[in-house]
Amino acid sequence: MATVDLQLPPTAHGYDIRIEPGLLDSLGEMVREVAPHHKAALIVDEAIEVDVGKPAAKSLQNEGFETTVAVMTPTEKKKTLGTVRSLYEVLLEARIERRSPVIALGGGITGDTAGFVAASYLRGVPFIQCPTTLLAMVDASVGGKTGVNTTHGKNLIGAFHQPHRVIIDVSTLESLPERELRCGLAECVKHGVIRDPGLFTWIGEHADRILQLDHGTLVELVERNVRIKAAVVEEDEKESGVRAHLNFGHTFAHAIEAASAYGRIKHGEAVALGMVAATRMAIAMKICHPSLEHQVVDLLEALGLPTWEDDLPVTALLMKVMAIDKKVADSRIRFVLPTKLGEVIITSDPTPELVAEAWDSLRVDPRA
Ligand SMILES: NC(=O)c1ccc[n+]([C@@H]2O[C@H](COP(=O)([O-])OP(=O)(O)OC[C@H]3O[C@@H](n4cnc5c(N)ncnc54)[C@H](O)[C@@H]3O)[C@@H](O)[C@H]2O)c1
Ligand SMILES: O=C(O)C(=O)C[C@@H](O)[C@H](O)[C@H](O)COP(=O)(O)O
Ligand SMILES: [Zn+2]
Repeated sequence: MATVDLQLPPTAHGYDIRIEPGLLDSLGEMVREVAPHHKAALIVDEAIEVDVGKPAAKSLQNEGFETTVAVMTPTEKKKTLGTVRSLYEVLLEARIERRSPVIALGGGITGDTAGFVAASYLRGVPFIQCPTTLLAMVDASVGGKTGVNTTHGKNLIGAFHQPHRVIIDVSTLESLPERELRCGLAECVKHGVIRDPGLFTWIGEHADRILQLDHGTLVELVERNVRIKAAVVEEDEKESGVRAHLNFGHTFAHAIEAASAYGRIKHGEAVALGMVAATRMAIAMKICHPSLEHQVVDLLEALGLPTWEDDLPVTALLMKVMAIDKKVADSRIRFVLPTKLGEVIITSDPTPELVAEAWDSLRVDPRA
């Protein structure tokens, strides 16, 4: 089994991230080790309720947890305080207590929403992440960001609430639609650009094995990404500095998602578009060699991710929504821009004209 330890300062707690196919068979045991109690709440993604949720609930029951199951529909439109409120009701009805673990089983939407429930219910209960999408395995389940969307923007309401353990069973990816698998690869490319040129190259070389769901390759992919994310979170848990590097591409991505009313463009796809726009902006500012654009575009295209989109909301709307980004400081948008493969900086230098140009460039097929 691959294990990554994430260590936090003494006031917070560290935790381990376990990666292996078949790990959910011993879910009950692994939850008991870090959050022993006689009750548990399992919040499960409706897509996997029967095939993964039911055996998971059984495993918890076999380990002595009186288990309450809540099923959620994971869409960005429903990643809201309304859903959080209905989950509180389920937990209250079941008399879930302060020491009862809340377990998220699903993709990033389920994890972010259930995590915010765990952060706020009774002022915070133990939380376990069991991600079942590639995106949640390599990114969303690690690091303690939890929260929900508003019409103003993505993840604007939330809390940092670190999980007690992250349990990654890569065999759950067998039922994941290929489009979702590709979305997860967008966050992997992000990790390569911000920290690890070797990973960037490795992803391109192993794309076929990844898409064929070769277990060994998947474990290596997840472990390499989780190591990068854990190292950044250990350095800056609450995003007062370098953690913002994990937001590369997201200033654009979140604006696309919110301005299009959380419609047809998925988070991973929006991140792919956002990374292209941010890279172009860095090149226009002459802080990065022009060849990086081709490297990023070529890899994203090879992975079947979008690098342009002719049906984006109008630029004026995207710019307006972008101004509500959480990284805004003193009313200035802060961008994460690459300086070379493996390195990024945070800057508020881009002029509105440069930002608008980057948006407009996304409407044009780079191959045309
Ligand atoms: N907290 C963080 O650090 C962090 C990091 C990255 C992304 N996010 C958030 O994560 C969300 C995106 O997560 P996502 O891409 O996992 O999306 P998601 O949760 O919507 O899952 C994608 C789709 O896959 C389905 N699904 C999940 N597991 C499945 C399986 N094993 N088999 C078949 N279908 C399955 C879901 O029902 C859903 O339709 C966004 O809201 C984003 O903001 C959070
Ligand atoms: O963990 C982080 O920090 C990230 O930025 C990871 C991102 O992939 C993720 O989408 C995150 O939710 C974005 O953070 P936000 O604070 O802008 O919501
Ligand atoms: Zn993301």
